[in-house]
Amino acid sequence: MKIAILPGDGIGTEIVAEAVKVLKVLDLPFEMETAPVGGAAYEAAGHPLPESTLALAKAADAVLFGAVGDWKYDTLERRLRPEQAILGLRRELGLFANFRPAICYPELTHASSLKPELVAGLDILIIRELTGDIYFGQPRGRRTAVDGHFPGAEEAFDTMRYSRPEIERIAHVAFQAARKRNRKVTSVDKANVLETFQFWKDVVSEVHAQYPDVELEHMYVDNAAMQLVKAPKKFDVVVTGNMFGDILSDEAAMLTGSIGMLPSASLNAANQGLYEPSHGSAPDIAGQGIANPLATILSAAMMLKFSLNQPEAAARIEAAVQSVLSQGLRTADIHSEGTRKVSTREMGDAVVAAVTAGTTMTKTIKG
Ligand SMILES: NC(=O)C1=CN([C@@H]2O[C@H](COP(=O)(O)OP(=O)(O)OC[C@H]3O[C@@H](n4cnc5c(N)ncnc54)[C@H](O)[C@@H]3O)[C@@H](O)[C@H]2O)C=CC1
Ligand SMILES: CC(C)CC(=O)C(=O)O
Ligand SMILES: [Mg+2]
Repeated sequence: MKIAILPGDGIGTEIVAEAVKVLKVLDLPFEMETAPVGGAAYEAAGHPLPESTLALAKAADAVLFGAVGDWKYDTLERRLRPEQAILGLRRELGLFANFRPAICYPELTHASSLKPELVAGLDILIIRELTGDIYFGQPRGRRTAVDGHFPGAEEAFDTMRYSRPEIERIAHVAFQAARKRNRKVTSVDKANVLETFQFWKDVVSEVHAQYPDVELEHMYVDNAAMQLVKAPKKFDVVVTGNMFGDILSDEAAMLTGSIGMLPSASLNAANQGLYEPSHGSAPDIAGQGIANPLATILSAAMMLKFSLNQPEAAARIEAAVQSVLSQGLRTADIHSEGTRKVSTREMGDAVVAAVTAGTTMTKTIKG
């Protein structure tokens, strides 16, 4: 099993180091190879996604990714910015289906941004389309406006677009995931304003005809943002486009206690996957040894389950995470009175110890 390890920038290196430690104690025949990506690769090779890094990712059975980016690159031309590395990997590997499970562990109901009773038992799955929408649509650029409110003024534009096959395939992913869960899909759109998302809604409804056993509801994204904090447990699977999914998943992270708790899997049609925490490189806390590594460790568990066919090993990691939380260990982002504040490394060490000791799983990522 070949795993490409791409730590990236900022806390990326800190959290991936902990996940690699956990993978190593599983005693499975992994071949892990590390390569630079993002700002680190720009510094080393003049490009955020060097050919050699892309080739390594393509040849691997799975990619474990940290995060990329730093404010210091904001003035670089767009094609050289660190974020282009993750966008490029998603495009080049065809990783169109992004799974972001938001699970509130029983020990973290008080760390959530919502009242404990609103999040106790929360287990929802956001499925974000990852290679289309306004993040990839062409044309884009800057020009002189020929119409609009200020003809003759400098303007910038991006293109929001989705094709029928792109919507169909992500809709199938969502309905199939719902079949392994509670058989309810909420498709989030902005069909009242955007043609792209009226089309999205129409196509999702058509695909739904093949899944009569799954309930489908449509919801506008502004309402979805509100319902997520009002009654999050009413959702099961949420399927949406690239930009809405990006935003709603950060919001959902706070229901679980922290963005440092939200793992992700990005899959292509061949089930090859890239696994990364849902957060970024967190330049504000990088280098301090305080980042929460659990989202990355849980992403490694998703990798074992979805791409490497090692469900038992994945369950061992999930059980170990549950165990360290019930031991009262907390990084700063999820720390509260009565629990023990630990560093990134101490949290990783505790997960390693729990994996080694073997604990009983109580919570698993489904779908
Ligand atoms: N997939 C990727 O590589 C992503 C990269 N980015 C990039 O990351 C950089 C920073 O972006 P931000 O908007 O600040 O988002 P961010 O997700 O890096 O950070 C947002 C806030 O969450 C905190 N945070 C994030 N991860 C944490 C963790 N594991 N433990 C504890 N606290 C954590 C940060 O300290 C910060 O206060 C930018 O360059 C952005 O483009 C952002 C999102 C995803
Ligand atoms: C470069 C961004 C699209 C990354 C991001 O915010 C995400 O994937 O959540
Ligand atoms: Mg994001």
